[in-house]
Amino acid sequence: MASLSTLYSSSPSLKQSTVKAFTSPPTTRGDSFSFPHTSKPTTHLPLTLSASRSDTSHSDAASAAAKKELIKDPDALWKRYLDWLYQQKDIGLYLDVSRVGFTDEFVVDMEERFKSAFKAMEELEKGSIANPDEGRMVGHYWLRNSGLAPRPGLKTLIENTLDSICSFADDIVSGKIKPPSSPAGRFTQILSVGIGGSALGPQFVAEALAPDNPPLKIRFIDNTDPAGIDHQIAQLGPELASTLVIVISKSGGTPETRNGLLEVQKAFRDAGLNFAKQGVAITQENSLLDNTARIEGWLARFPMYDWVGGRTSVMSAVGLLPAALQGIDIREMLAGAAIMDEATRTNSLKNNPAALLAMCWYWASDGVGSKDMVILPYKDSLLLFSRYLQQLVMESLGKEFDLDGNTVNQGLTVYGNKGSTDQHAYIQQLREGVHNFFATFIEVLRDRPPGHDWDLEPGVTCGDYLFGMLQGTRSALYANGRESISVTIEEVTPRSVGALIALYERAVGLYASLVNINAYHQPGVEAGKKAAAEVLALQKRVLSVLNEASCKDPVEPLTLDEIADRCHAPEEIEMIYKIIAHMSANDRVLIAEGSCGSPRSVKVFLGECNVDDMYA
Ligand SMILES: O=P(O)(O)OC[C@H]1O[C@H](O)[C@H](O)[C@@H](O)[C@@H]1O
Repeated sequence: MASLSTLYSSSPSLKQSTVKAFTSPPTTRGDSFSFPHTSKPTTHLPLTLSASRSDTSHSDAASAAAKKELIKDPDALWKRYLDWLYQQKDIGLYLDVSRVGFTDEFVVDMEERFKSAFKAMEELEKGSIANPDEGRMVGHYWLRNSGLAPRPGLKTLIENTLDSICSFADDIVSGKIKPPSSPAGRFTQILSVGIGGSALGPQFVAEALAPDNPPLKIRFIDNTDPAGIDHQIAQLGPELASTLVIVISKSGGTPETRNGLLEVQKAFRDAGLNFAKQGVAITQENSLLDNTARIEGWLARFPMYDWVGGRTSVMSAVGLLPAALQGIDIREMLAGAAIMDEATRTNSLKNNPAALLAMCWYWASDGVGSKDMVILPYKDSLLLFSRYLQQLVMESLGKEFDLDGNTVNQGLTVYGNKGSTDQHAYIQQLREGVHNFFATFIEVLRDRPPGHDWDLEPGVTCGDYLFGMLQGTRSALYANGRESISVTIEEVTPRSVGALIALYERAVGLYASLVNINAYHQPGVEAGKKAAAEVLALQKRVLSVLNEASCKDPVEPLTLDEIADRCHAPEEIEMIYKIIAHMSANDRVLIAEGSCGSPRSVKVFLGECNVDDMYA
């Protein structure tokens, strides 16, 4: 059967009433046609919505009304599909934006914004300080085309790191490098310790591309949840002895990752194993983690760079080393990304899939994030794509200020899991409920490897159902005025996954320029880290107050008010109550018998005392 790209081999005649095997859309792509039913007064385009929400009430209604106007005529819809269909044949990736209602006028009005977005992106790739708030370059595109790096030293660094990743992974998989005391005589497991961009990329890639029986099976500790950590270590059991622990942290100081490391090192001690012989660090040079790994003599260390953000680090050692250890062809992943990078360098909007995505996002969410982005891959292996995009999109675009210092509270909310599964969960609301989203379908044409398929009923396979559910949902949503984008890949391969990642990295970057924000910093995250540190500091004060009281004879139980007063933090009494409730649930403080139960009257003392002392 011809592949999709063959079907697109030459331009179809739109006059054909029955398309035998339609081929590539009209090559003269400049002839965009005026969309029936969707022409509307240009004064009410969503563009005016980008200034601020308050200016949008009048045009909001008009643009919403315009958006509701559907193309009902099948011929017109088919023509729109063909006219706007983007295809990247080397990858086997197709982008259909025909079910997004942008108008001709809107496209024309966006041209100026795109001109500056393309220019900014060109400068970024040349090494400009594209992250002005942190004074950094943005270089994730150089990871898949080292020739783009603005300095020879960076080119060499990128190439040498890739080579060392490949040779290290080969040595581990072949057993040339083996754990010191493992019955298996080789590494069989990977335990990845990292969070955010130091986890989500490797998790997405593993779920999408790991073979059924990988040379090393990967699992993740991506949180500071002791029960979660215990669960992963318990599942490893004796295989801890053949586990390669990869600790990933660009900053080298993220608390959750540091806690995960300490917990895992304790598990190694308890098992009589030498962690350093099985530990690998992926972090910035001279970070706390890097220095720890160097001083303790860990098995290996791989660099992260300040010009690669966490959410765009999957094509660095962060994603490449775990992938290579699972037998995934990382050079194919890089190749797919490089091809997509080249495809998204063109300044021709209609021939730039990332620009088309950014334009659709802007149209659908009025350039202010007024609608959520629902990601619906109809493929189990792409389940984590939405979680990956949550960080890539929301940590990049969810910003309080624009580049001129205006308060914009920008963003695009991302959610979704997979189809058709989600049709049995929340698609009901998408179909009929509050219209606060636009959908993105990720379609994979290849259902099973050749020769593995069968008809579960005459002429119908399992994959046909999946295909039908996707197309049916897309039609049903559109019939009710709900817009959708469809990204189609022929199959899930390292090359197509690399391309998908690159497509969305570029789309986020272009969209950020359209709405004039810095996509490459994350000030809000620092605020969260600081607040967490303050809670822990208060807890330490509470513990020292309780410690002092519990050393008295007899032990002096304290009320919450007394604790807050002695912590010199009466205004923090609620947090103190929560701290004590959490410690009490973990047997670290005791609530005195007889307390009438209301938070105010709670009498508390440190867990090591016992109640008898209390009433001695
Ligand atoms: O890789 P690390 O330095 O440990 O950072 C892990 C994560 O921490 C923060 O949440 C940042 O906002 C993320 O972008 C980053 O991926």
